[in-house]
Amino acid sequence: MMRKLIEFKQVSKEYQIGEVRIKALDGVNFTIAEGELVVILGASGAGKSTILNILGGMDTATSGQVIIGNQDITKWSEKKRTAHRGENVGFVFQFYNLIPNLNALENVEFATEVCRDHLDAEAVLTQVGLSHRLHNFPSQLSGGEQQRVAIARALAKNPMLLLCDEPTGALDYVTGKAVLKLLQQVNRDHKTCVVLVTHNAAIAPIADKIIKVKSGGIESVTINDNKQSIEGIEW
Ligand SMILES: Nc1ncnc2c1ncn2[C@@H]1O[C@H](COP(=O)(O)OP(=O)(O)OP(=O)(O)O)[C@@H](O)[C@H]1O
Repeated sequence: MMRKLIEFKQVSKEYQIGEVRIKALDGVNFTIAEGELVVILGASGAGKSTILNILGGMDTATSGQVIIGNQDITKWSEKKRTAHRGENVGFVFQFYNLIPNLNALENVEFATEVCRDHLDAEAVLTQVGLSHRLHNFPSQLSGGEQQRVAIARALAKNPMLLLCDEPTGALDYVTGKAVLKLLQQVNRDHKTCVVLVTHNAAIAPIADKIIKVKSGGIESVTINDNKQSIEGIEW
């Protein structure tokens, strides 16, 4: 039995827009174990990104507890949350968010500058298959290559948690599959906990755990005993 890394306990999130209060999350409960690959599924507006943003310390819960390790991060100061984002969490987004005037190597190096236990930028870019693109700028890279730079940037921090929000949303089928394969390898080889938000229910079989989100709540949490490689899945 793997140790528990994350726990959401009765987590709610409300946004106030003028006179209107929007409940993005309403009493959400789940746990994630160390080294797990978790897929979060749900329709648009269900609350998937909100969960990811709270996990990563980019946003805070309105109520409830968010336990990471043995600490409740809802009690943390802004400064402590910023340190958590910098040290422990790698992010991969749909639109890569690379810095346009830095080349691939510099993009990765820039992100690791503030990290104590970071990995060598060139080595990580080589690991994601980009040793021949180190000095290319984002505009000189394909979408799939840019996403691999973004994954290298996240991995080079040597994070305990890799949060991916629709990482293949802007990629074609084959390239998207290659990116998912890379995330699967990272999870397997480095035991990095990977949380993957997607609309695509077809990729659920690659997960150890599938969390379905519906209208700000948890619809179901399923443990997958028959984890599959992305190569064997078609959609
Ligand atoms: N900063 C914000 N201010 C106000 N409302 C917000 C904010 N962020 C999210 N919401 C609302 O909270 C709800 C959940 O949004 P969230 O982005 O988490 O959904 P999602 O499941 O990630 O959707 P999608 O798949 O479309 O990205 C939505 O109703 C959304 O409009």
